[in-house]
Amino acid sequence: MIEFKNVSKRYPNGFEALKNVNLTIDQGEFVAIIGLSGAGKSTLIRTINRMHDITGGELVVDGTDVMSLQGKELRRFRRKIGMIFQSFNLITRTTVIKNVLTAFVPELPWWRATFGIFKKEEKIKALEALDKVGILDKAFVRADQLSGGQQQRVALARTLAQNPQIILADEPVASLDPVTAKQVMDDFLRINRDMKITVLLNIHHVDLALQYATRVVGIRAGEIVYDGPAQEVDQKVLDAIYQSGKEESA
Ligand SMILES: Nc1ncnc2c1ncn2[C@@H]1O[C@H](COP(=O)(O)OP(=O)(O)OP(=O)(O)O)[C@@H](O)[C@H]1O
Repeated sequence: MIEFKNVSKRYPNGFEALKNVNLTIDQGEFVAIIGLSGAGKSTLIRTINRMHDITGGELVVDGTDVMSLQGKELRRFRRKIGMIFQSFNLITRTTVIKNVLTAFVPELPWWRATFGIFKKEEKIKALEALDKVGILDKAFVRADQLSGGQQQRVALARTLAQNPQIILADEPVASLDPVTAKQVMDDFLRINRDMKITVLLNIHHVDLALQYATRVVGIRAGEIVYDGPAQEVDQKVLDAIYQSGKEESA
């Protein structure tokens, strides 16, 4: 369970990107966060794995006060949370399987990490993860020879190999064409349903958010202005989230 309790986030330049956010997400939910550019969507999801530190309130994940974590504990905590980016973040000049195997690097002794020596079980887990996203046949292809959609699937497989409880995705389909975007959203949905992994994603495509997520969180200028079922998002809700368009910027 992810719990935001009166959370605020003020960047070092003084800009308040999150204001008094209260939000509880249960294990296994599929939540889409929507809002204008600059509304605070990335900031919100990046506080969960401490890519950004909150500056007020409390953020609790599975009973752990996230801000209390340090060093080894923080690294162990981050292992439970997968992160997917718009730009895939792959090592493009190497094979797909090697990209997925990097998921194990934080747990390896230095000499195995340095020389890229992986055990049979790790290789099997990596191949299983590729199978889950339907690109097992690409395991030994160089990542830069894949399409954008396939590259995003490799990123998803790398995250799955980590065995996460939560996947955070920051605009995962923003650079994909509409057909490929749907295929990647289908992967997220399948992973969410089959593996009960919580999926929390930021997305600019409202139609995809409403089609795939069960719950939608609308954020505007750092505040939650809608939190409810996707089916109940109507024009009035969308106006509250998006209308009279200009967000404050830092
Ligand atoms: N490091 C930073 N320092 C200062 N202000 C920042 C920083 N990062 C983000 N901001 C500001 O915080 C606000 C929220 O940014 P954020 O990236 O969370 O928005 P977003 O809703 O994800 O936008 P987009 O859809 O364009 O990615 C913006 O006004 C942004 O300019």
